[in-house]
Amino acid sequence: MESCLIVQPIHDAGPALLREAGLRPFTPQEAQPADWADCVAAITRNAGFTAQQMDACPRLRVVGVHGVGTDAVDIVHADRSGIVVVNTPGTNTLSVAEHAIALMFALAKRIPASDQATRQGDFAFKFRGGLVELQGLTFGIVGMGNIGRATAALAHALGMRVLALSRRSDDVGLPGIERVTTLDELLAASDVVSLHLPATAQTVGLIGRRELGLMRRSAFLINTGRGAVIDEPALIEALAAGTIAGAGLDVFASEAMPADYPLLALPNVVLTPHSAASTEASLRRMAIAVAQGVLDVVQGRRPPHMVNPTTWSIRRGVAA
Ligand SMILES: NC(=O)c1ccc[n+]([C@@H]2O[C@H](COP(=O)([O-])OP(=O)(O)OC[C@H]3O[C@@H](n4cnc5c(N)ncnc54)[C@H](O)[C@@H]3O)[C@@H](O)[C@H]2O)c1
Ligand SMILES: O=C(O)[C@H](O)COP(=O)(O)O
Repeated sequence: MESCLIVQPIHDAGPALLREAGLRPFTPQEAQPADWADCVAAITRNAGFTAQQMDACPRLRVVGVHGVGTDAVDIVHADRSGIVVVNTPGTNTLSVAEHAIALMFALAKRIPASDQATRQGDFAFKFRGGLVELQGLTFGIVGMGNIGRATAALAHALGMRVLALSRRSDDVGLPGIERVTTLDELLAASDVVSLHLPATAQTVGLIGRRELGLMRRSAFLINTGRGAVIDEPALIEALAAGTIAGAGLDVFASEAMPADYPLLALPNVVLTPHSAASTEASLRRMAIAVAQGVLDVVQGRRPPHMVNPTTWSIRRGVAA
């Protein structure tokens, strides 16, 4: 019986679908030698999938990415090895957009500090100020794909002015969203900057010391895209110096960080462990979609979302 490696835990609905279709799911922790020998598919999450992992499965035909970002998968090696890479865009859009807004609220209303004060009986907390009303403030979005657009709609519904930096290929065209043409313009004009970019050669390090210096001292930076988009040492410096007001981060340069990592000691950050997509509803959708995508390749159907369609066509041509 052919098998499918599940690199990181996913919602039970995914493995159930694989089993029904005759593909035996297994985890690296419980793997038997036969599992590797029979392995035709792998499903991974943010941990990605390396060339070495691909080579450990000699019959591998497909890597399924649970979610959108495929930056941690070695696509070049997959192409060389004839392995198709599928992902599940759209399945976590709403959860991540809500999470970006939640991080904004957590910063503006100082929810973590307020919670701590309340537990300590410090009701004088409210006399010390620092809470922010958001309606009427400007929300700037970088990356107007599925999640950027959904976040824009939520910010607009809150009565915020919404600016978007988008590529020509992303026709913003959403009611109430103003398009800006440069990142500098967006950074200078926004009270909240929300990043929704993939990690690519063009976006890694995009928000560095210079860009942070363009932001308002009162501004919050939110990142639910990929950690590598921000120069993290420069961000830590800006937060420590108070040249921006705060940051809400779900993604980091390295996940996880050591306990003494300076970011973790800053009072003006709200951090979540790459969990923006981890609602029950989103986990279920991602697991079902990735299992289905993997089965499509194994059973010879065209999957709806592929990172390397040429490899799929070549493989299909060979098989036909
Ligand atoms: N934190 C999480 O759990 C989580 C969950 C889902 C997605 N993500 C990350 O968020 C990213 C966005 O997800 P999505 O579903 O919106 O993907 P998407 O592909 O729909 O959107 C990405 C957008 O970024 C734009 N873009 C890319 N490079 C750009 C650049 N240099 N300048 C301006 N715009 C640029 C693209 O044109 C596209 O519109 C993913 O690639 C992934 O890395 C993180
Ligand atoms: O790119 C994505 O969709 C997210 O990073 C989701 O990651 P996860 O599958 O580990 O939740």
